[in-house]
This record gives sequence, C-alpha cells and structure tokens, in this order.
Amino acid sequence: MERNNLYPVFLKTSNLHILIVGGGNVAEEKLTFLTKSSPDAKVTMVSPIYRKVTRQLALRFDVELITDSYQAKYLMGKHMVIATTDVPEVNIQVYNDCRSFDKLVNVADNPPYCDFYMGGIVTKGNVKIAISTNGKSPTTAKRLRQFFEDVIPDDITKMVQNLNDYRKTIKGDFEQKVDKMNEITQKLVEKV
Ligand SMILES: C[C@@]1(CC(=O)O)c2cc3[nH]c(cc4nc(cc5[nH]c(cc(n2)[C@H]1CCC(=O)O)[C@@](C)(CC(=O)O)[C@@H]5CCC(=O)O)C(CC(=O)O)=C4CCC(=O)O)c(CCC(=O)O)c3CC(=O)O
Ligand SMILES: NC(=O)C1=CN([C@@H]2O[C@H](COP(=O)(O)OP(=O)(O)OC[C@H]3O[C@@H](n4cnc5c(N)ncnc54)[C@H](O)[C@@H]3O)[C@@H](O)[C@H]2O)C=CC1
Repeated sequence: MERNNLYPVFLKTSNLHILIVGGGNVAEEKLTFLTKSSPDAKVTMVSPIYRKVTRQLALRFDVELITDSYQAKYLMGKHMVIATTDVPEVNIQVYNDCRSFDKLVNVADNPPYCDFYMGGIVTKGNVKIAISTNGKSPTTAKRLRQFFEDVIPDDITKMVQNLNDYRKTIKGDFEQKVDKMNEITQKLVEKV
C-alpha cells in the first residue's frame, strides 16, 4: 500500500518570514488558512492586484502588501515562499529562484513544484493537529479538518494544562514520571 512519507513539523511562524506571490483567489485561500492557524505569522505578499478580502486580512494580520509583479529581489530575507499566480511561467520562475537560493517553496495546487504542502489544520488551545493526504485529496484533508474541529472538545487544552501541572507534582526520576503519566492517561486510549 502507498504511504505518506512527508515529515510534519510545527513551524514557529513568528520567527520565519513567508512570501506569498500573487493576490487572487488561491493566495487568499492560503492566507486565510495560514493566519487562522498562525495569526502571528510574518507574511509579505507581492502582486499587481489584490482582492478586497485579502486587503482586510492583511490589515488585520499585519501582512505587508507589495504592489508589483514578482521579482527575485523579493525573496531576500524570506524563509518560505508560496506561489499562487495565474501565470504558470511566473510560478515556475519563483520555484527555480527558490531552488537557487535554498528557500522552501510551495507552488500552490501544483504538487511536483512543492517542497512542502499546506495541510488541513485543527487548533484547540495548545493542541494542534495537521492533516495531509500526501497531496492526493485536499478535499479529504478539508473534511477531516472539519470532522476533528467538531469532535475534539474545546477544553482539551485544560487536560493538557492539568497533566502538565500534575507532572510537576510527581516525585521520582524521569522513568517513574513517565510510568505515572502513562498510567493515569491509559483510560484515554482504552476501547470501551
Ligand atoms: C498538494 C497540495 C499543495 C498545496 O497547495 O499545498 C494541494 C493541491 C491541490 N489543491 C487543489 C484544489 C483544492 N484544494 C482545496 C483545499 C485545500 N488544499 C490544501 C492543501 C493542498 N492542496 C496540498 C495537499 C495537502 C494534502 O496533502 O492533503 C488545504 C488542505 C490546505 C491549504 O490550502 O491551506 C486546503 C483545505 C483547507 C481546509 O479547509 O482546512 C480544495 C477544497 C475546497 O476548496 O473546497 C480544492 C478544490 C477541490 C479539488 O479540486 O480537489 C488541487 C486541484 C487543482 C486543479 O483543479 O487543478 C490541487 C492540485 C492537485 O491535487 O494535483
Ligand atoms: N481558484 C481556484 O480555486 C483554483 C485555481 N487554480 C489555478 O491556480 C492559479 C491561480 O488561481 P486564482 O488565484 O484563482 O487566480 P486569480 O486570477 O484570482 O489570481 C492570480 C493573481 O496572480 C497575480 N499575478 C499575475 N501575474 C503576477 C506576477 N507576475 N507577479 C505577481 N503576481 C502576479 C494577479 O495579479 C492575481 O492577483 C490559476 O492558474 C488557476 O488556474 C487551480 C485550481 C483551483
């Protein structure tokens, strides 16, 4: 059976600078989900034209909007790049420039030109779940995201905090703490 070999990481987006090339529907969708998950993300966009909602999001999340066509100079200081223009040659140019400068790049909706994929993301307080279908079905990623948003209780973050507090009260060495933490959380995975 095929399997997903991607390696998920949880980026500290406040330390990284992301560039989105293009200002249309796809750019707006990527910006919406990026800022929903990571409102502190440092984002710059470059495009001759922006949508109204994109401008509103930019104001709200302190996104810098450069009104210009893409040029390689805009990659300077950026760690990750998402290309979303409606001109395939421009997207490929962005991809090639990023390769030359060792930047991570995602040509939205174009798997062969992605170093990473955007995922479906569920956030409940301190808990975050990222979902990928290996690029096979973004719609499935979206539906799973909606499912988990629904079934995971909002107060799961309380459990995380309680366990964190409880751990500090346990006496003993590291191994004894691990045993105790596993013992008290066993019920969470027991089949009923
Ligand atoms: C590979 C990947 C690369 C990347 O863009 O990063 C990619 C690729 C493509 N997307 C396409 C289309 C759509 N994408 C969505 C939605 C999402 N797409 C996202 C990620 C990814 N999309 C990466 C894989 C993630 C994984 O591994 O599963 C999500 C999860 C995250 C996000 O966008 O931030 C976000 C849901 C967010 C949420 O709701 O939580 C919908 C659904 C909708 O809008 O209702 C449609 C329309 C339905 C359809 O067409 O399937 C097409 C076809 C284009 C064409 O028609 O040619 C391709 C190209 C292809 O599949 O080959
Ligand atoms: N909208 C969608 O749901 C889907 C779109 N696509 C494809 O994705 C691409 C983008 O789609 P949309 O966002 O809907 O297009 P769009 O037309 O809404 O947006 C394209 C954006 O790219 C900008 N742009 C054009 N040339 C540029 C350049 N040289 N430098 C910087 N920005 C530039 C434009 O100003 C515009 O803001 C298209 O190729 C489309 O076929 C694929 C699947 C679904």
